[in-house]
Amino acid sequence: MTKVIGITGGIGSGKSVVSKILQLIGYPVYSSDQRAKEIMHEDQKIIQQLTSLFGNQAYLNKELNRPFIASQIFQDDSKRIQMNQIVHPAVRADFKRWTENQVSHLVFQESALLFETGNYKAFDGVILVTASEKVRLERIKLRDNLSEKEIRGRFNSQMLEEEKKKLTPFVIYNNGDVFLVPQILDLLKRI
Ligand SMILES: CC(C)(COP(=O)(O)OP(=O)(O)OC[C@H]1O[C@@H](n2cnc3c(N)ncnc32)[C@H](O)[C@@H]1O)[C@@H](O)C(=O)NCCC(=O)NCCS
Ligand SMILES: Nc1ncnc2c1ncn2[C@@H]1O[C@H](COP(=O)(O)OP(=O)(O)OP(=O)(O)O)[C@@H](O)[C@H]1O
Repeated sequence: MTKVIGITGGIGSGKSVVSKILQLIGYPVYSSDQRAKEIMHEDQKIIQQLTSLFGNQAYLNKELNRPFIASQIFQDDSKRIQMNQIVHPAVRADFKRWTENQVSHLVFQESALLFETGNYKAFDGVILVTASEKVRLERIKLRDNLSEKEIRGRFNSQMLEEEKKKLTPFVIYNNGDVFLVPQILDLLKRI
């Protein structure tokens, strides 16, 4: 029976870095962000729904207009909720199909929103990657060249780290002052 573990955490916490380390060790990791984007480019029904939600600016030359959509959903909860209702069920179904095709006894799904959506209940365990808001703010400024206001818009659309810590015993501290690999290897023994 395949064990399915979630990897979650706030924007800039280091989910992708932890996921890459797990992949290097040899475990399959499903990236929700990446697959959500592929689905939003492939699924005609979703393209049509997003276009009616956001207007023709949702796609430019058939490419998802990510900065425009981000400007819409991170400053407007109702638009974000409506977008989530369109995209998340498709990602959930896609992840289920992906899991059925895996041979590993242990697989992972990386997703920023496992606690926010309640999806964490469907997993055998959830790893929370956590870092302070200050550290995450600096990382996202550097990585995505976003303003502090834009980044805080993303913070405000996610659960507080302190709340997430109450929902799982498996936490990786990633402020940069504690090595990641020993924490990951220790978790793999416990999970
Ligand atoms: C708004 C979009 C177009 C911005 O794309 P962009 O390439 O700039 O950012 P990316 O997709 O890498 O997301 C960066 C981070 O933003 C955060 N984030 C993204 N979507 C959401 C959301 N709906 N709610 C809260 N946080 C979110 C996550 O921490 C994510 O890791 C994109 O994030 C998106 O389509 N989001 C809605 C679909 C979704 O919820 N995806 C998350 C995985 S299912
Ligand atoms: N321990 C670390 N030391 C230095 N830089 C780090 C560390 N962890 C993550 N980073 C950097 O911080 C940025 C955010 O990390 P990462 O993309 O893994 O976060 P994430 O949780 O996947 O974010 P998102 O929610 O946007 O997908 C990246 O540029 C990454 O290289």
